[in-house]
Amino acid sequence: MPPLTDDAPALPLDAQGILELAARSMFYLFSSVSQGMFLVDLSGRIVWVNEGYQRFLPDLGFSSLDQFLGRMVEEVIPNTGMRRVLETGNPVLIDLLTNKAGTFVVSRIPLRDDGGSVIGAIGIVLFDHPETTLQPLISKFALLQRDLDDARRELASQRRRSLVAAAAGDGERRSKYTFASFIGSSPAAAEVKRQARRAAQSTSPVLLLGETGTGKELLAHAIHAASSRAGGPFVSVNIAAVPDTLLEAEFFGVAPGAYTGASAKGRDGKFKLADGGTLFLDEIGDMPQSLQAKLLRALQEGEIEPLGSNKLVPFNVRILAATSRDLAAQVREGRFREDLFYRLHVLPVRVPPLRARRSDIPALVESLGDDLALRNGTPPPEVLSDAMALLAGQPWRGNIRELRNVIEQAVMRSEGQSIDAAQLERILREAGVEPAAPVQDTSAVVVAEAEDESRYLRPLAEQVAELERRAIAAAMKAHGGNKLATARQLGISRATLYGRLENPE
Ligand SMILES: Nc1ncnc2c1ncn2[C@@H]1O[C@H](COP(=O)(O)OP(=O)(O)OP(=O)(O)O)[C@@H](O)[C@H]1O
Repeated sequence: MPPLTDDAPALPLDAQGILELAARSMFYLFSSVSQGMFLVDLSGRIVWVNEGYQRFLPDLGFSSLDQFLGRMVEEVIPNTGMRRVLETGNPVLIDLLTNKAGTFVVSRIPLRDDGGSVIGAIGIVLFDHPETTLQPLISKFALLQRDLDDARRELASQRRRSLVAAAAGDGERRSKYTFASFIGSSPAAAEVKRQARRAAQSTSPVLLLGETGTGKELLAHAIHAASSRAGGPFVSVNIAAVPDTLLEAEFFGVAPGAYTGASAKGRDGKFKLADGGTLFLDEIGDMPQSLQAKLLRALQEGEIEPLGSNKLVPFNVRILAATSRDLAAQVREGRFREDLFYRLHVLPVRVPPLRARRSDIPALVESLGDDLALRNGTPPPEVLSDAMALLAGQPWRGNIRELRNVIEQAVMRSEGQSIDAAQLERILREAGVEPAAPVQDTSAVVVAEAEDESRYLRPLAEQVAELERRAIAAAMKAHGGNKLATARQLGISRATLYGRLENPE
């Protein structure tokens, strides 16, 4: 340590002086390391902006500092929390702020006079682009936000359902979607709805196959609602969400006093709760092997054995199952029982990914926007044509759930009602996705959809029947419903055409 000399700079000796020095040093430190700072007075008016902050002004919609200074903070910085700091005098040391200029990590600190009264506040942008500087934290935040949104939606729809059920004097286990809720008129969407409608008429098990977020659960509800069991309960179990050790009790129930700690009254399992209705087994590919054997036995015998009882109880339940895994591959790898697979695979319904039905994107976007508007009590967003083209071009790995998330974020960030492509590109990049090229004309995409090869991975007879149906429908349309002309064009007899029209299978 260098020796102190008389002319070495000295600390002030009084407490006030030290405090002032510390405050000044902190201020200069923040001013130089942060991305930007500004001050508001007690009324919330912007009174000072440092040089760093000025580069955010164009993204906030200002071309000069003069336009920004003197305005109320919430008028010029959407979603700011400065007002609350002024009102409560409590600092916010770290927060995430999202608005049209992007997402930022910010601090808000009240300024007090000598008597301790709040006289203004200082806003500090600690980091911009936190998605790169704070990547792990932001990913976790995005995940939590998604879960929270899902939970909120679920809660809201549960509330709606119980209100409807209460009004009808009914139980709560009802389906919440019908086929009308499944938005889409692309060939792939029409085909999956046709298959699902047909499944609703049958009593056999249905296996819904498709990537995550494609609408398998929605279709399970719709199948139940259109089936002869619609008056009965619709009960679902998400197998991936229940710990393996609890699944058996969840499925089959627990007999009264079955084990120490078990309730004296016992507990009904989902099979019992679904009696007379439909049991939806979501994420069936995640079922542990030991339970696969028990489920198979129950399905074969039509009876279940509640935990801790040695009595078999008959059940009357229709099974729908879904998975986003490749169940056939799991069978080949010995991870899923082949006999259970065939028992469930009676009526497979393949739910197409969104990228195989891009022409449905405009309708989906409109419906998701209406949904949001209803929830937030705002007018529906207007998705500009460049934004729609960008949405139509994305591969949507998370399918409709991911699409909804992007729309929600765009709505949250935009000040007006419209959503443009630049905004969406920013949101996609922040989520770690490099935006794919836009697709201007979604009607051209219908042709590309037909080329999606996964469509061909199903029984040939089914595909031939589908092609026949489409050819007949197109020719009938072209000839204004004239059957003779249709039959001629297709090179079939009129009797054959009548036969096909009456019995399209
Ligand atoms: N065709 C559609 N029209 C409107 N909304 C849809 C459509 N398909 C799915 N959704 C919505 O997208 C979300 C995801 O759908 P759902 O939960 O049914 O998918 P999933 O295939 O069961 O997903 P996971 O495999 O992850 O459980 C839901 O909020 C659902 O309402």
